[in-house]
Parts: sequence; C-alpha cells; structure tokens
Amino acid sequence: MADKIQEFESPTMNINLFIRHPDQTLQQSHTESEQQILPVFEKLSKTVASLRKEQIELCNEFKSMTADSFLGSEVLYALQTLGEEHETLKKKYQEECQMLKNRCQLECSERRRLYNEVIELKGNIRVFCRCRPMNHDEIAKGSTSVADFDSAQENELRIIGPDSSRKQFKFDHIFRPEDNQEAVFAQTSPLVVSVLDGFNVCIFAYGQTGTGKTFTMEGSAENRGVNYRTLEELFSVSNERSDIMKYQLFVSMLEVYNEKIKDLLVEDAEHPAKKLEIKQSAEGTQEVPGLSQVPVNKTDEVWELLKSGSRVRSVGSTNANELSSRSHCLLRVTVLGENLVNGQRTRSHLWLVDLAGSERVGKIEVEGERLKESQFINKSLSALGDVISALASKTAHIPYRNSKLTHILQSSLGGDCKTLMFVQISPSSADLGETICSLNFASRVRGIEHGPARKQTDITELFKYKQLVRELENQLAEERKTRQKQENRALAVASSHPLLSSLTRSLSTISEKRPPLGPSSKMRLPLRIVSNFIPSPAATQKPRHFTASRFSNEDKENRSNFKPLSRARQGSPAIKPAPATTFTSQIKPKRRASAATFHSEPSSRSIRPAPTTTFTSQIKPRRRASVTTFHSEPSFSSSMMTTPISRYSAAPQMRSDRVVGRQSFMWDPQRVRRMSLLGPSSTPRPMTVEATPVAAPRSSRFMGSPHSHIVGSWKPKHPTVVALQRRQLVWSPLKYRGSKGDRKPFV
Ligand SMILES: Nc1ncnc2c1ncn2[C@@H]1O[C@H](COP(=O)(O)OP(=O)(O)OP(=O)(O)O)[C@@H](O)[C@H]1O
Repeated sequence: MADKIQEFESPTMNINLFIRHPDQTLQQSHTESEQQILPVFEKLSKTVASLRKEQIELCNEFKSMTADSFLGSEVLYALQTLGEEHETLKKKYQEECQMLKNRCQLECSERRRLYNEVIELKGNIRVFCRCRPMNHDEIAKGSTSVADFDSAQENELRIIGPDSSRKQFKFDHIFRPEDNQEAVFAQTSPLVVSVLDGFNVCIFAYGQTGTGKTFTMEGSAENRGVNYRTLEELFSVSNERSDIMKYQLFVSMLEVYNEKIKDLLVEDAEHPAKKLEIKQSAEGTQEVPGLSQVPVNKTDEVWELLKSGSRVRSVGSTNANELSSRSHCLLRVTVLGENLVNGQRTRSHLWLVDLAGSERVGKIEVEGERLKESQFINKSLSALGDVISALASKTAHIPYRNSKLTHILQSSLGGDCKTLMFVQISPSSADLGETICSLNFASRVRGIEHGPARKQTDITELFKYKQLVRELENQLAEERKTRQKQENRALAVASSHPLLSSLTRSLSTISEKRPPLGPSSKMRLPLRIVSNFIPSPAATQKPRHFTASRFSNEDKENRSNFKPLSRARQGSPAIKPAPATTFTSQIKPKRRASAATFHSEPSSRSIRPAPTTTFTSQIKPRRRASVTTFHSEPSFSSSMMTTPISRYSAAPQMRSDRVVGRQSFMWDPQRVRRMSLLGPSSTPRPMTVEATPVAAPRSSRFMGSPHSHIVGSWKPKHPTVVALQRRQLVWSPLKYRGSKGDRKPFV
C-alpha cells in the first residue's frame, strides 16, 4: 500500500497525509479495513491521474497559446480596421494641421501684402485734415469761417482768401467741424490694426495751437480720441484672432519737452530717478532704457492710465490756447504677437503723437521760458519735416538724430512703416495765415509719397528717348560711312583719268566744303535734347499762370512756391516773367547734360519768327552735354511756356533765383524736391508766379541758326529718325528749317 502510495505522487498534500499516516497502531488496527479503503484509493488515484493529465494538457495548451487564441477573427479584423482608421485619421489630422498652418501663414502674409498694397496705392504717408468748429471767442470777435467744403468732393477743401479767392487743398480725407471722434477713428482704424500684423505705425497730429490736436488724439471722457479708441480696437481685434494669435499689449507714455525725455507713467514724473536717453538696441531699434512699459489687458484700465499720463504733461497758457501743450506727447503701444499655429512671433510699435503747436513765435507773443519752449518746438518740427523730406526723396542719409522727436520715432518713420498725419486747422479768418502754412506743409507731406512713382515714369520715358537717340546716332554713323566710301571711290576713279584731273580737284574742294550726309557735328544730334527736355504735356498745351484766384495744391507747378515747415517765415522772391523765352540748347554728343543755362535776348536781335518759342540745339560728337543753355527772348509771345527746366528755374531752391545775362546753374531734382518742401519761405505763398526767368541779353554765339542748306538737303530715311522727327515734343532744327518759316516748330 505504502509502495502504491509512493508510486503516486498525490497532487495534494492532504491526500498524501491521509495515506501516509505514521501511527503504527492505527496501521494494525486498520488492516482489516484496508480492503474497504482500497476501492476508494483506486478511485482517487484515477481521479489524480486524470487531473494530472488534464493539467499537462492545460500546460501544453497554455504554452501554445497566442493572441489569436483569445480573440475571434471578427474582433481581430475590427481591431485592425480601427487601427488603420486611426492611422488614417491621424495622418489627416496632421495634414489638416499643416494646411491650417500654411493657410494661417498665407493669410497673414496675404493680409500684410494686400494691406501693404492698399497703403502703397494710397501712399505710405497719408494725410487727413481736420477742421475744428469755430469757438465762442472767435464768433464773438466776428471772425468768419475761411473753410469752404465741397459736398461733392469729400477730400477737397478750399480756403477763402481775404480777397475772396479760393485756394484748393486735397487730402486723403477731410473731416469737417461737424465730424465727430467716431467718424475720425473709422478712417484711422485700418491703419492702427496693422500693428497687430507686425507693422510699425506712426500717427501724429500737427497744427497750430488750439486747433484740436489733443482733442483728436486724447479727446475727453465724453469724446474719446484716437489713443483710447486705438487700444479699444486692438483689444477687440486681438480677441477675434485669439484662436490663432496670442497678443500682449504694453503702453508707454513720454513727452519730449525742451529736447528732454520725460516718462509720464512713473510715480514722480517731475523728479525722475534717472535721465532718459535714446539708445540703439542690438537689433538696431531705438529704445529708451528705463522707460516704463505697462501691460494692458482691457479697456477699463486704459483710460485711467492715459489720463494719468496726460495730467503730468507740460502745458502752459499762451494767448492762443489756455492749456497749450508745450511738448510733444508720445504714446507708444508695443504689441508682442505669437502665432499659435506656426509659433511665429512679432514685436511692433504704434506711436500716437500729439505734437506741440506749430504756430509762429510772433503770433503767440511769447517771451522768456515760453520763447525757449517755442524755439525747441520749432527745431524739432523742422527736424521732423527734414526726415519726411529725406524719406520722400529716398536719400541715403535720413537725419533722424537731429532731434529727440525724430530719433525716438526712427524705427516707426520710413521703411515699410505706416505714417498718418492729422493736419489740424482752425476755420477762423483770424488764423488764415497759420492755416495756409499748415495746409501747405501737409500738402507737401502728402505729395511726397507719389514722388517715386512719378520718378519711375519719367525714367521710363527718358530711357525710351535715349534708346531712340542711340538708334538714330548709329543710323547716322552708318550712312555717313557709306557716303564717305562712295565719295572716295568716285574721287579715286576721277583722279585716275588724266582728263578728269582738273575736275577731281574741283570735286575735292567741293567735298571738303560740302556738308556731311547728316547734320554737321555742331547740329548733328538735335534729338539728344530729349534727354534734357521732356516737356510735360501741359507744356505743350497751355501756359501755367498762377493767380490769386487759382492756386490748386494739386498743381505741381507750385513746387516753386513751397514754403518751409519752419516758423521762421520769410517772403519768397517772386520771379518776374520775361515777355518771351527762347530756349537754346547746345548739347554736344557724348557728353551728358546736367546743368542748365538761361539766356535772354532782346527782341531786336531775334532772327526767329516772333510769335513762337524756339529751342535750338547744337550737339557735338563724342561729348555729353553737361550744360543746357537757355535763352530768353522778350520778343516771343509764348512767355508762359513751361518746360521742366523752366519750372525748376522759378524755384527758389535753384542756386540762382534770377537769371541775369547768360548764367549757368546746376540743378538737382532731389535737392529741388527737398528744398521745395522746406524752402526758406514760410509765409503764405505769393499769389502770382511766373515760370519764366528774367530776360537777359543772349550770347551771339547762339544767335545763328543751323545752316539751312544742310538741313534742307538732308532727309532722314530711317523710320526711327522719321518717327522721332514727327514727335511734337522733340524739337529739331532740321524740322524747323524745313518749315520755311510758316511752321511753328514747338508749340
Ligand atoms: N473737433 C472739435 N470739436 C469740438 N471741440 C474741439 C474740436 N477740436 C478742438 N476742440 C476744442 O478746442 C480747444 C483746443 O483744442 P486742443 O487743446 O485739442 O488744441 P491743440 O491743438 O492740442 O492745442 P495745443 O497745441 O495748444 O495743445 C479745446 O477746448 C477742444 O475741446
């Protein structure tokens, strides 16, 4: 039994214990009962064996088990499908994200591009004019309104002179006295929003004291101005864009008073801990280390902040304004932007500037401290004018550092920055002079942005004409060569024949005396004159005559009459008209023309048809004309004819205002443009301007006309020559000579 027990290793201890009971007495006593236990034991053994077998099977089964053993094929398929779907969706999501990212980038750049285009079209420098209502004082004193608004022309304004003449001004927008702050901001908001797109923007209010600069920029609690509305708009737009953009806005407020910078947002602005200076950062931007920068998150906190800043601002009483701003107040809004999709970050500034009054020192009768303030104000406003002028003429050096005002605004004036100027005016007849000055300055600022485009057009035209001239030159040279060869051949044949020797000699003599095929070297290139004279269409239509009743600021002719930004107003010398003008240009081939000389000739000496104005050109080969010579002939009736040069000649910025006798002077279009902006005069422009210089005796050297027989005998064949000759604006002595005196060569 024991052996049997040993034979079977019971799977359970209980069974073993039961079988291997050690008590011998029990063993003996149970001997009899063994027979009874045996069948049970066998039964149990069988059970154990079967269990053991089952266990082995289970073990094997377990060992051979895989994932498939647990799941049915449907479940597996479903899982596989889900996995694939998951992968597809993940891929799609990633693609969508990429597309969104690209779209955001595209939208951003597209928005920037479109906005840039609009601004480019409208001009990077935009000018809005705002006329305030008449105040009680002015009405009480019996002043009348000089501002005449045309309901049909929204952006035009006429100023009525003392003699009832009207001077017309045109701006990007004109706000009338009845226009409220909301209307003003509606026009301004597109520009301010571009700061959220990463552009630097500068908005400034310019004008005489008491015309509403502070009203426009700051406003009052009931009539909030551009500053507050700007921040309100920035909050609103940044909220709209919150799903793709995150913005942080900071506000700084400072004033430039007597060329010193004062932080208006510190506790004790009157006693600053440190002197504030402008420093250039590593990125090249202008920073004011130590200037407080307050983060702003909602409109509620902004108004109080702005008010606290303006309370500290330097104001003083002048006879022109009870609370006159004696400093330039600058509010800077710094925008930090982060594109949540592509992580792109931007940092841009918006400057909102309330300039100090631009009135004349004499006008406000200041002295002492006020006078000193006014001088500083004058200086910085002049510097601002210089910067704008230099930006317009695209000169390499922009004089930003000439004043604290321009230096601090350096990163926000010029380049692809957007600039908006509010020119503020008073409607009162008592302020007429100042109003005209402000409007003239604003017109010049507005005219600036169209400069480069005009210049390009001119360059294209010039290039076209130069090409034509070059073609003509080549053609003439070719023809001359061929002709020379023919003559040489004929002479050689003639000289080889004894009977013709005498004739050969005669021919040689004739050949020497004979004119060349084309015009002589002196008059060969009349067309080169086109590089100097590209008369404007107007020049061929009607004379320019500025009178008291007609002085449109649209007319670029009045550049000659520009007044400066400076308040040191002086009268500009009026240029007296000559009764008639003959422009005689002597341009020598292969030399460039860069200067002009005027000549005046008494009528008695004139040999040209009296009623016309004649351009005589002499061009010598292998010289580029560096001097263009002008003659004025009193006998000619077309005294008002205007050419580009004659226009410039009338400009005070030419090195010679008047032409006396034969005189040469250089002119530089950039200088003309710059000086025209800030010329020496700042008084209202004279009502009459003549474009023609004072007549002076003409040099006899230019009295003679090209030889008629040459002109008459030479007929150009080349289509370019023929076409060029037909052009009205190109004067050719050949054409004139061929006219037998009955044709007017230049009208
Ligand atoms: N468009 C307007 N509507 C109503 N009131 C105006 C308007 N413009 C200006 N004013 C009022 O004219 C007065 C002078 O305006 P403001 O102080 O803004 O002039 P300013 O040009 O800033 O003068 P300064 O250069 O001396 O600081 C203020 O009382 C102002 O409320």
